[in-house]
Amino acid sequence: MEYIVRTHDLGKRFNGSNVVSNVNMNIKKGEIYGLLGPNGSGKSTIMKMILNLLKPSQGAIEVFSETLTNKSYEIFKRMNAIIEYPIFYEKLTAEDNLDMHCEYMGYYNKQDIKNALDLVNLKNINNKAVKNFSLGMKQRLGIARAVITKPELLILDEPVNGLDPVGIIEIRDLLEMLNKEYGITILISSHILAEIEQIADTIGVMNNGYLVEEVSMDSIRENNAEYIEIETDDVQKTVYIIDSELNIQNFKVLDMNKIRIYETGMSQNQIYKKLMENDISITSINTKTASLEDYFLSLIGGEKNA
Ligand SMILES: Nc1ncnc2c1ncn2[C@@H]1O[C@H](COP(=O)(O)OP(=O)(O)OP(=O)(O)O)[C@@H](O)[C@H]1O
Repeated sequence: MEYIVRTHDLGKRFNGSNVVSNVNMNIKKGEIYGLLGPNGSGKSTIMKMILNLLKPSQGAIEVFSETLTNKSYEIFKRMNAIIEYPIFYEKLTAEDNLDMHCEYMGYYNKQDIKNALDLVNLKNINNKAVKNFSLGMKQRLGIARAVITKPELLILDEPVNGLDPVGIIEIRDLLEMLNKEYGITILISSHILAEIEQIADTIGVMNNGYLVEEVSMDSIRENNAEYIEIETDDVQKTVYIIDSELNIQNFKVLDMNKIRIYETGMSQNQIYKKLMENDISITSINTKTASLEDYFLSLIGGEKNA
């Protein structure tokens, strides 16, 4: 497995208090990694340490398989970021802003500016000053600026904060496109689960400075699948019917009275009918979902919004 970022017991203290503690984070090449956690849980601080904007108090960070130091210039060139809101020269146009950025970065190619604007779908903005842009347009321009130097790793701190639902979907689509078509690995943070769950391949959950979970979305979906729960007086006979009559193997006997059936492709009603035909006395039968929200709330101790 190739990793773009790995942190090793990463920690940060401000004025004697730990805001990031013992974080071991693993971002794989080519994935979208969602860092989820309530405000103040340490997400921005981790991102700033990866970007060398803050010095770790403890531990180490490996990027592109090299340990970061202040002198890792070659590594810093391979990543880019938007931390907090992107700042622009408000009176200038989008193109002029990108122009100045390229000059500043010593990276200059007129065509790249046009490509970057096309890439984020900023069109018909010819002579518009940035001050007249909507928040969504500014975010797009920020992303254009971040990708113009063709980074392999893009770090985005709460990129959809303050956007309306349409703006959120647009940015999500844009990030997915950058990830899939250009192979850019993306680290994105949010305090809202819904903003992350649809886009991330892996989720890291922060709480009080600790990374309390790092898990692939696929395995979360598996573990949070729908199931049908049956309560009965005769578990043994029910199991027999489920197995031999309904041909369902994916079930679990929870206790003397309860069975859970997972992913059957069969409706609750079909199962119910079959059990009734076989004279099984059923106390209850229900379809349940262990919700993702509940799962995350359990990780972070019940706070709302992630
Ligand atoms: N420069 C600093 N000096 C002192 N404390 C700081 C500094 N930067 C951050 N903190 C504190 O560190 C903690 C973590 O902040 P951080 O910004 O990393 O959290 P976050 O998860 O990104 O939340 P948010 O979404 O609110 O930015 C907070 O309690 C914050 O007040």
